[in-house]
Amino acid sequence: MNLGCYQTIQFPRSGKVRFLSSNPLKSSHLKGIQAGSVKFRNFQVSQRRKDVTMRLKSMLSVDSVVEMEGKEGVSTESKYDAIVIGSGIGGLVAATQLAVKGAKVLVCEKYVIPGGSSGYYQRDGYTFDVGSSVMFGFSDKGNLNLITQALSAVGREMEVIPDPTTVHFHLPNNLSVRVHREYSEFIEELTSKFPHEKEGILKFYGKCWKIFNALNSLQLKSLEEPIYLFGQFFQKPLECLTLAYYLPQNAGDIARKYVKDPQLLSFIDAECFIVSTVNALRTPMINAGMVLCDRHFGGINYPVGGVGGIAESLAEGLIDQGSEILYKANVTNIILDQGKAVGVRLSDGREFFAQTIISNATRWDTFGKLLKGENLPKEEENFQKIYVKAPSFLSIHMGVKADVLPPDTDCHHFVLEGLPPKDYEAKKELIAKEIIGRLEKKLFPGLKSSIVFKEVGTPKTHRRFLARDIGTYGPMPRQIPKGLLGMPFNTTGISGLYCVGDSCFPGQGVIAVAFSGVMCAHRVAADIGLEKKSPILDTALLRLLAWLRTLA
Ligand SMILES: NC(=O)c1ccc[n+]([C@@H]2O[C@H](COP(=O)([O-])OP(=O)(O)OC[C@H]3O[C@@H](n4cnc5c(N)ncnc54)[C@H](O)[C@@H]3O)[C@@H](O)[C@H]2O)c1
Ligand SMILES: CC(C)=CCC/C(C)=C/C=C/C(C)=C/C=C/C(C)=C/C=C/C=C(C)/C=C/C=C(C)/C=C/C=C(\C)CCC=C(C)C
Repeated sequence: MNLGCYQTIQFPRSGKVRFLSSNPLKSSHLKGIQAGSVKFRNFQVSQRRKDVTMRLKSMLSVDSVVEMEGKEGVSTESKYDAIVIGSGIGGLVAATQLAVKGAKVLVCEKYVIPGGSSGYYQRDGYTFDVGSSVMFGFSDKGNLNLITQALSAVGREMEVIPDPTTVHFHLPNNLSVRVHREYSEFIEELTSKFPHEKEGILKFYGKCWKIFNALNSLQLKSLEEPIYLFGQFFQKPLECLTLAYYLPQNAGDIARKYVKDPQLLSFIDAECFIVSTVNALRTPMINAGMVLCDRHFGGINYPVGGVGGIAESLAEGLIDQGSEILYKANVTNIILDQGKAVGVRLSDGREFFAQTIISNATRWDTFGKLLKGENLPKEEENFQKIYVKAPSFLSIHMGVKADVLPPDTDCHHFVLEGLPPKDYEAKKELIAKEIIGRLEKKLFPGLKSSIVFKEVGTPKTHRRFLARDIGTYGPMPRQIPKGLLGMPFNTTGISGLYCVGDSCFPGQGVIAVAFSGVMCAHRVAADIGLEKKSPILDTALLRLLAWLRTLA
């Protein structure tokens, strides 16, 4: 717990001219503009030490199955019920949920600590979050506090510090909007900037609440498990029909029904961009409803000690349950036996076998690298047709003197400015200098001279340390999607192989991958006999869902 003195600044900058000019953000008044965001925490820093940590992150546009099938002499005796490849939050939630249901699980993690994008690293006495920093689903109420629930399932709890604002937007034409924790304060601030759109604002965010309330009323489990799904339809028909109605819709279309002001629509784009890396027209309405309301319902809460503590607590909880986690365990192959996934092989040659294999690597890595040589299942072809890898990002982690940050500084800043295009890939130090310069000019005078530590991460860094193909931030739709309809769940075209994480329904985000973990554990538990299951209904539902996805 060294984080009484923890501060970060983050600058996601999908910004990049190429990103902005290659997606519909340009048609929504952001053309030629570079986007970035800044995040930092500031609690009692100067009391504990003189310096603070700062993290800047900026997105950059960047653009293998040894067949083990039926290998004779290989003992495929399963010691485990499930092997999970990777210990991101998606993998850890799936593993711990299965373990508490009585399964024996082995997690194989390539890196030296758990967490993936929700991990941390330490340098010069500072602790930096490597990625995740905006924690949805971490409150003490409702059904959507999935991070809190995942920890509590394995007897863990973390002290959290509420963020008074989720983000402070600094948009062109001097539009400054703070997203306050209190919904009424946020609406008051937004309507004060757009008084002529008060009704539209209330209607759009009102639809978000309708979705959030429906989601929050359900007990969240696998949507691929018919006994649960039909049970929820029976118990909460209106809520389920509401969700089914919004499933194929996107936030931008709904916003346009109520809002006409282009600057306000651009603001809603920025709201969606933060959580989906695409504009509102490409952001599923269910995801928008979830995040645009949870931040006011449960609020954004930051764990004391840093985000890395969540994964560490889950990993400890997993071991308490009698399951195992292996670090420096780089899975290079998923072993198939007569078309069924039965085990994994590590880069050092070790092999482990289980009844089921769950991959927390992205679907691109799972099917492109761990299953080399297999024909791509139809479902995966469909996924790759609809979704592409979101660009990676540039990150800057800095230690700065505390007095550069005013005491009431908001935690996250999103800055969108008109700047000339630059070549970021080739010149990361130059870019970092520019970003810091812009921050100094716009937000924190004296920033440059107060830096005592700085490290710049590029897409390559993220590829190496987060084990994500091209360092991708996650999947994003190639074109305008039909809401969440095309997003695959956890089962795959390979028997015994499941996927979990952000390339599964409902997509990017810690809370989203936690939900994917809960869904995956439920479906796997039913398949290995730890939950009720109906094979006939299963076949019918899985076929129906596969067909629905082809409509996306
Ligand atoms: N809220 C925020 O501020 C924020 C910021 C950044 C990222 N995130 C979210 O985090 C999400 C990612 O979570 P996730 O659970 O999908 O995955 P993840 O990428 O965080 O974790 C995957 C883990 O699998 C491991 N791995 C990959 N291939 C492996 C292999 N072959 N063998 C062994 N281990 C392997 C990686 O080392 C990593 O630890 C992203 O969608 C993103 O939205 C959130
Ligand atoms: C701010 C700044 C500056 C910076 C930034 C940072 C960051 C980057 C952050 C990020 C974040 C994120 C990404 C987030 C995200 C999140 C999300 C998206 C979430 C989501 C979630 C979702 C969910 C949970 C969903 C769910 C769903 C459901 C349950 C559904 C249901 C349905 C029904 C019932 C119907 C049925 C039908 C069929 C199946 C057909």
